[in-house]
Amino acid sequence: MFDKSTWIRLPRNVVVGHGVLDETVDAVAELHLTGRPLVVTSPTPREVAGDRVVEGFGKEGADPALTTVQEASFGEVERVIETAQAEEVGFLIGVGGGKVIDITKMAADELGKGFVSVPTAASHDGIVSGRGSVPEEDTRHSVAAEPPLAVVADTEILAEAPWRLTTAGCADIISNYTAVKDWQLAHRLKNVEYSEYAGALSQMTAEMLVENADSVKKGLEESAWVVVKALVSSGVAMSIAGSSRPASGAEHLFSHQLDRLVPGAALHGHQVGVGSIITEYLHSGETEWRKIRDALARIGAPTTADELGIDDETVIEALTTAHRIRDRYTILGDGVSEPAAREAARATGVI
Ligand SMILES: NC(=O)C1=CN([C@@H]2O[C@H](COP(=O)(O)OP(=O)(O)OC[C@H]3O[C@@H](n4cnc5c(N)ncnc54)[C@H](OP(=O)(O)O)[C@@H]3O)[C@@H](O)[C@H]2O)C=CC1
Ligand SMILES: O=C(CO)COP(=O)(O)O
Ligand SMILES: [Zn+2]
Repeated sequence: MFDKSTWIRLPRNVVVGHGVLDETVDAVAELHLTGRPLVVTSPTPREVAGDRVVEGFGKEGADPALTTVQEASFGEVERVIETAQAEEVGFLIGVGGGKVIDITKMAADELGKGFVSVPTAASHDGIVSGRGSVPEEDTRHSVAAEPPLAVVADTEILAEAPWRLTTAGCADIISNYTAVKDWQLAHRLKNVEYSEYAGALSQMTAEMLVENADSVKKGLEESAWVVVKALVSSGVAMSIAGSSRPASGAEHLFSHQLDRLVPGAALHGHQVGVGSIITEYLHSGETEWRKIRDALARIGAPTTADELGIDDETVIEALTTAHRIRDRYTILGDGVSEPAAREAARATGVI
């Protein structure tokens, strides 16, 4: 008997475009949520979008509550949960970068309430996924969390966010190339379940972004459009897979390890981009890694340890220990030796 079942949890409304922030109320109305909203934001996103969202709901008589988070921590997730309970809200809206979106997503998951994502930065694919990550002592990678019921991505706001956040989002997508290769490898060697649909979608998303790299330029609002579409597509691939596998392989392990060794040194997307150059080299040797490096360079993302602002020895340490991060088989296998890590990082010009 065939007794397999799967849940693919996707956003119902994805609204992308110039000025769509003011359509947040309409996008939410369509979801038939009940109760008042809790808008979760952080200082800068509040100024650029949070207050406007609160005002929009206020005009509709929805009596929104507002809370501002400062840092990515479980303490803040707890505080948002307590606020949501005290204010007796019906659903949560995260307005901000990855930190705010993930705190809101994880609080909503714990509360069993709906969650809407209003990103103010296109910095990684967590803004549309059902994966949440808040740094903890030993865990940096994402865990399953409440996926957004709707995503409202205003390209006018995203285009005005610091450019490095957008290039980080691009690099997070480009890293899908190696993530899919790692997933296929794990399928072949360890019988890990592989989804052809999710793998193909993730790979195609990276290819399309690279093909459209010329539209990704500082000061061009179209860049935000191109990147958000790719982030949505990557998020859908993760939803189909039911894990972050299509978008997270060894390059992500490397980045998570850097986050432990040198917290806050560089953006997630930038780290996984550089990681992807190295892991592509480990996968296929001489040529393919150049395509990844060139794609990153074209959009202005870092391609070297220097550009990340991380010293060479830390890169080597992260590479040789990244396999321990989680139970996820990748090209790093049961560990890359130090000479091999040094050779890969040198051959690709990362160090
Ligand atoms: N779920 C997932 O799959 C993933 C989750 N993450 C998580 O995401 C977080 C990192 O996300 P990231 O977006 O890089 O970082 P932040 O959310 O911290 O945003 C980066 C900075 O940009 C500011 N900012 C946000 N939007 C704007 C804007 N429109 N204009 C000007 N400044 C703005 C923020 O201000 P302020 O300081 O006021 O907030 C912050 O200082 C981490 O907590 C990490 O754990 C990372 C990767 C994957
Ligand atoms: O960043 C992600 C995908 O781009 C999530 O991956 P992790 O599960 O490795 O945190
Ligand atoms: Zn990522």
